[in-house]
Formats: sequence, C-alpha cells, structure tokens
Amino acid sequence: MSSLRRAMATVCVSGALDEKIAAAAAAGFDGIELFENDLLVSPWSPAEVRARCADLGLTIDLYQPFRDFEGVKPEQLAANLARAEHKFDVMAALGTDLVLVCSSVSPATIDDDDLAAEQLALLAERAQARGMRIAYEALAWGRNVSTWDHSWRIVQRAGHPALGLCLDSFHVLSREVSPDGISGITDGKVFFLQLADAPRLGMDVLQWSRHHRLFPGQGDFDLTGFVRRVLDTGYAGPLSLEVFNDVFRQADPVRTAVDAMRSLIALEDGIGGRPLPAAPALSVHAFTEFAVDGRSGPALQDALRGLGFAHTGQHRSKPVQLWEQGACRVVLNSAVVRPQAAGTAALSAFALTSADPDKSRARAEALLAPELPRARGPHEADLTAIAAPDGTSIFLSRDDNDWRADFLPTGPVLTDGAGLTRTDHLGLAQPFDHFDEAGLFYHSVLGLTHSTSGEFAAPLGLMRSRAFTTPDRGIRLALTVALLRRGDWAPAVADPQHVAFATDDIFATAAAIDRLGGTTLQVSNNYYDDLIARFALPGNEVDRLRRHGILYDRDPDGGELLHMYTPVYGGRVFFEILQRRGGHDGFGELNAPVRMAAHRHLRLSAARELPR
Ligand SMILES: O=C(O)c1ccc(O)c(O)c1
Ligand SMILES: [Mg+2]
Repeated sequence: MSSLRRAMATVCVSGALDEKIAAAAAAGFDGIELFENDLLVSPWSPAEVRARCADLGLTIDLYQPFRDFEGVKPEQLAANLARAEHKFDVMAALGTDLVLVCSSVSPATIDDDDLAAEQLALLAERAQARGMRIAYEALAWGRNVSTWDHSWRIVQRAGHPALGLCLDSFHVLSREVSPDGISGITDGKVFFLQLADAPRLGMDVLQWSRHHRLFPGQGDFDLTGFVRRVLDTGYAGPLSLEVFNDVFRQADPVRTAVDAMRSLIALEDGIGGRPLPAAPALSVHAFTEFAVDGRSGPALQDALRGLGFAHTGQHRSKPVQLWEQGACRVVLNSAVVRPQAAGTAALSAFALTSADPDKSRARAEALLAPELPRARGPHEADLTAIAAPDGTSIFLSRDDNDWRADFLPTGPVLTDGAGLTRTDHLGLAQPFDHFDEAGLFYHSVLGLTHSTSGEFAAPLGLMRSRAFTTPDRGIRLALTVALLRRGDWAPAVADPQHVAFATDDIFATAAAIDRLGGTTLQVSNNYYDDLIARFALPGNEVDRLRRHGILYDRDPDGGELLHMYTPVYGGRVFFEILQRRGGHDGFGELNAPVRMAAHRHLRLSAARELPR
C-alpha cells in the first residue's frame, strides 16, 4: 500500500482558523478539511486562507458542510442551487474542488430516493462545470438517508461522475448496518474518508457524534477494519480526522493536533500502511520514582520503612535515594524540578524493562513522543526516557539491574521485611483533559493492551478507570480520571498516585507491618457487613480482613483479590499491598470508593485536630 495523505478537519481543534491551520501543519498533516464556520468567522479572505495553507505546505482537501440540499420542492431546489454556486465561488478562491454535502435533516425533506438522486445529479452537473465534485455523506441522524448503504444507492441511482460518497466512520459504525459491504463500492466512488472513533454509548446519535467523538484508537470502534474495507474499493484520497469533542475543542490546538497525528500513525501501522518499529516486549516494573522535597521526603521514607523497605542505595551524583524490598524498588528524588506545592510528593517517573530500549525509543519517536534529554554524569546508566502526556518520565531499561550502577550501596535489602515481592501496578490519576490522550499513548507507544475499563462512584464524584497491561500481566497500569471537575469545593488532591506491591500472604504482611510500626487504612465496619452479604464469606474470615483493614473482591471464576492501603503521604501519594489468588485480574475498582472515603476521613480528622 502506498502511503496515503493525512488530513484533519479544522473542527477537531480549538482556536481561530489561523491557530488551527498552524497546529495542523506543526503536527505534520498534509491537508485540512475546512469547516465553513471557521472560515465565516475568520478575518482572512478565502484567497488569504489558501495562501496561508500553501505557505505551511497544507492543501485544502474538502470544504464542508453543505446542508439540506436534496429532497426538496422545485422552488427550494432553485434556491439551493444558487446557494451552491455561491459556495463554488468560495471553493474556487480557496483552491479546493471537493465539497461535502450531508444528507438532509429538515423535517420538510421529501422521502423519495429518485428525487434525491435527481437533485444531487443536478448539483453534480453544476459542480462538474466548474471542475468540482460532490461527496455525499449520510449523517447518522439524516431525515431519510442515515446509513452508508442508502447513500450509496442514491449515488448509484444518480449515476453522475462528479457525485461520489463521503464515508465517515462515525456515521457508519454508530449504526446497525454492517460495514462489510463497503468493500463492494465501485472503484473511485468513495470521494472522501473521514475518521473518528467513539466510546460505545447508549444515547441519541446526534449528541453522541457532536460531543463524544475521539481520535482513532481512543474509543471502541473497529477503525482498522473500517479503513481496510474502504481501501479495498481502491480509495486513495486522504485519511482525514473529523472529531467533534468537547474537551479537544477547548484544549491547546498544537497538543491536540499531535494527539490526532499519533492516532493516525498508529492506525496506518495497524492497516499495514507505513509500518512502525514493532513495540519490543516489556516485562517488569524496575522502579518507581517520586519527586520529594525536605518535608515529603522524610514522610515517604517513614512510610516505606513501616512497610519493610530498606534504604539500599544513594545516587552517585544527585540527591536521590533507592529503597528496596524483594523486587520492589522506590526511588526518592529531591532534584526533580516539577511545579508542585511545597511539602508534596509526586510520582515523577517509572522504569520498565524493555527487550530493546533502542527500538522502544525509535517507536516512541515515530509516534511523536520524543526522547527526553537527561543530564547524565560518568558511571550513570544510559536509560531511555520518554514523557507520558501528564509529564511523567518513563524509563526503559534493558534488564532489571542495569540502572543500579547509578547507585552506591548504603545497606542490604532486609530479609525480614514484610514479604513484599514485586510491583504489581501503578495507579496513575490523569488530568481530566488528557485521559484519552494518555490511553492512546500507553497503547500505541508502549504497546500495552487496554484490558478493563469501568466507572465507579467515589465520595467526590464519578471516576473512570482503564487498565493497560502486558500480555502476561508483568506490567499493569491503572489510569483513573474524575469524570467531571467543577467548582472548587472538592480538593484537587482527590487525584493521588499510587504504587501497588504484591505479597504472597497478605495476612503475614499485615502482621509484619504492625510489628514494624507501619500504618494501613482502617475501613468502615459497614463495608465488612456488606462483604458477608455479597460473598457469603464466613464470619471469622471477614473478621480477619476487618482487623487489618483488608478489602476483598472476587471474580466470577473464583479468583480473589485481597488488598489494603496506606494513608496519603506528601499530599498525593499512597501505597497499596495486594495478594492475587486464583488468577484474579482486576484492581478492586469496586473497593476504590471505600479507600477514597477512608482517605477523606483521615484528611478531615487531621484538619480538625490541627486547625490552621
Ligand atoms: O454534526 C454535523 O452536523 C456534521 C457535519 C458534517 C459532518 O461531516 C459530520 O460528520 C457531521
Ligand atoms: Mg463527517
């Protein structure tokens, strides 16, 4: 397959037309779909828009939308044709020859395919006279024409060379009609291809389309299968993103355009277009780093000591400590410059082992996630580092130990710790505006698969979580986000980050933590009463859980998760200890509200005891 051009509709990003165009060019797009509204409010004339795009190396691949044209009475047809001639003038000045006509939505539309075909043929005739073409698109909520196959029947009936289809993945995949037949569309009759993903939502399709579209790979649609079918027809026009999304419309257009481009690059790889360097296998969490200061550093040290960790290493050239237990490693870094309030800690980096860090870096670069420059002294390991969308650094190390050369030993790993064996997962709370971007990043750049996702009700609002894992679950990341952020009543620290460590015996670990003077969260009695009802657990089992504040979950196959938490340290960091039994693959999302309420309870009691 030769490479296709890449385009983006101006509606995908925020700002004025000049900002949108600049963002598309900066992200490396070849062309744009110009939305009429963006032109109408622009101080630039069509000729100036054309010149600006040409300067930036962008073509204008489509002008859109032209609405409510077909299925009208004769007097309206005359008016519509006059309106079209006017738009053809604008298109001539823009230097574009393709206009999108979307199926009529007006209640007055006459339900008659012959009439629609006849009128569209007339429009195509007018367009052809000016060297232009019409791409007819079935809106999923069109009055009479709302499915791709219906729009194709009409285009066939019209039988005009200047009339073809615009296929939009959203309109096709949001409806019941199978996309399979698309492959059978006559060669050359798909004039334009628009791509948008979306989460599966049971809602009005117009609202769904106008507010919830996402870039390919961020939602639930099979874009790869869809694009393959369109390419089967011989389509060789641009792959063009058309994403209406409330968040993207308000976000930094340059950043959104990069996210958009990343989605297209990953999609093209998926359809066997321009192949990316394959994602090397990732195997385990090597370490997690927290940025700390003079107050949060000691708080985290105490917490780790209480969990059975030992301070085992000191960095050769930086104020950085290594703490270990089993294969669990935590790095406390006092030299990270991050915009965080005094006294707080933040999960600033984590390291994963990659079978081929150079290839991981090449893939990241190809997906517009460039390597982070790192200041490195002599003897320091040359770790590949890339930035996640929220600014967290991700280090990729060839094996589980090559980064250790950075640290001078300060003491042995305790043999009598608390039985923690390895890092099970990270809980990465994401900023609301970048949740979908982060999901695409972890999936495409690191090659992690999105395994589970769910929503749950937390004390301070609804939350969504989405897990990204390696096939053998050696690495798990749980991304969470508050579904809405409004007002300032709920504290921003509702977004903590955490590391979950595994143990083979959570009761022994809990007893050890007691001995070590560590602290874990107390959990409401009501929770344990409910456990008895939900899982028919014996009372003495539940008493054991209750005594240590251990939460419980069970999957339909009998796999069990037992887990407990520490308080929050340094404002937004806590630890989890868990034991998986019988292949339990979840994260105990149903228990997250219990943990959050316990954290909030602690916070409120502390505030009461220590009035400011
Ligand atoms: O929401 C709309 O009206 C609209 C307009 C043009 C399109 O191409 C589209 O897919 C939707
Ligand atoms: Mg469309």
